[in-house]
Amino acid sequence: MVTTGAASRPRMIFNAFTQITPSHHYEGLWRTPWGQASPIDSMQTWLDVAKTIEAAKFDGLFIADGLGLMAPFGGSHRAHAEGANNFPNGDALIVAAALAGVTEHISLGFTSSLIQAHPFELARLASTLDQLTGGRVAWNIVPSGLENSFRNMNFDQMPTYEERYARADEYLKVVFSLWEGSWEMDAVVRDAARGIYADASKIYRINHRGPLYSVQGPHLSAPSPQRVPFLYTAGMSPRSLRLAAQHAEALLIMTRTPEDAAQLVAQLDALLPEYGRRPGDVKVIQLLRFVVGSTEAEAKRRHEEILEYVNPRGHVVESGGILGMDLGYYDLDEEIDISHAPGAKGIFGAASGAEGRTTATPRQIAAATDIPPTVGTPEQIADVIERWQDAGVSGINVADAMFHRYFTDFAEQVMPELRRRGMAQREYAPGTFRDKVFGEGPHLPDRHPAAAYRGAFTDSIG
Ligand SMILES: Cc1cc2nc3c(=O)[nH]c(=O)nc-3n(C[C@H](O)[C@H](O)[C@H](O)COP(=O)(O)O)c2cc1C
Repeated sequence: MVTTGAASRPRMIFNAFTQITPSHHYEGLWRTPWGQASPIDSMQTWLDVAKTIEAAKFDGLFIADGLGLMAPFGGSHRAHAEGANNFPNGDALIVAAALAGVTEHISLGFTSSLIQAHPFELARLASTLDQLTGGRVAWNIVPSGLENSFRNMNFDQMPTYEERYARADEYLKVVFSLWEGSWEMDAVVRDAARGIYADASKIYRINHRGPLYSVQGPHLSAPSPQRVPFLYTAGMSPRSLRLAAQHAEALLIMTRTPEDAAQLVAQLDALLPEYGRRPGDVKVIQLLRFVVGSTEAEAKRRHEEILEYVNPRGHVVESGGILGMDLGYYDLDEEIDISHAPGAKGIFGAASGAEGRTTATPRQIAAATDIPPTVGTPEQIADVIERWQDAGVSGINVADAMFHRYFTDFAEQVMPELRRRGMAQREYAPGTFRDKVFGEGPHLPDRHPAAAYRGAFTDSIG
């Protein structure tokens, strides 16, 4: 067992990764005693989670979100309702906002998809929360890949994969214009003696007219501490790596091995200069699950205890949902054509080492989306995290896949060991989340494409 000396390793980012749903990733978790005691629709649950992770010096809470049911299973959504797997699903931004006042340091990350809020509205929501939190907001830009999400949001059907990603161009142009271009940094004067709150000559309409959106502006929020929320994207396909290389500050991934992650990090770093950015400008954060025990035997026992509640069907349901295919009609080992699956591609791309794969069995599909938990002592878990760090991963999303009780275990048992090795922070650095992660100030650097909108507008409001 490796037990390195104190503070010998670079520090990593640790987020608690969750979703406002009773069984996140594993069907049946809502039935566990701790799932029963901490229902996801109770404010107390989220207050407890926030308190626990901030006391342990996690970097942030990240809340995933979706806008629809996953693909049916066996022709219906009965399995989704019974297992409460990603359904029901509450709004991530509301919970992030609710925790703003009871936290001081952690970043509050939320997913909002490109078909969710109108970009004018998303810009104002994020700016308001960034103001209230002193610059701790992070936004996960996702295209959405669920048929039902699109049918819930005015579409007759889900657009093609490429069309879904292409929506990012105009959406981000609008929000970046509002955040970076609509108000000059010193537009807010707050001069009580002269009776001038803001200088109208430094506030601009953006007059955006595009195929999807028309936004006159100005941005209704004054510049917030970060101006632009910290930007996450998520995914592992070549297309999602391009989205990350162009816009993200951190990419959320779910690869199966450190070797797969190292490949993605290298591909991402190679793409960044194409967008005028530098290798390292996008941190890569790997999702992992953990079951901790003070001894290996205890950890294994706890894992077995959990597995008693987990319905293995749930993983086939969920992975079919991600792929956009109903896997309920096939035997587990039946080879099926996945070449036209309308949903995610990344799980069968670089992540699985099977790029271009056209067939798979439901069992293989389920395995490709499942990251088996690391089960062990705090030292064993820290050793595993070291391997991910050595692969070039900058942070870990500690998944709640074993429900929130495992945030407490990780916070109390694993974080001290990580701190001892220098991998987790001892104190929170001052400043915004962006300051904490990059240490280069609260705003996006000039080489980020959003910076191009600074000073880009001239139609002032006064
Ligand atoms: C760690 C991780 C977190 C994600 N979180 C969300 C989310 O909260 N909401 C969502 O709609 N999609 C989420 N996604 C899905 C991605 O945004 C993307 O749609 C998916 O990976 C399929 O795209 P790809 O095949 O191009 O990689 C997540 C993906 C990963 C790997």
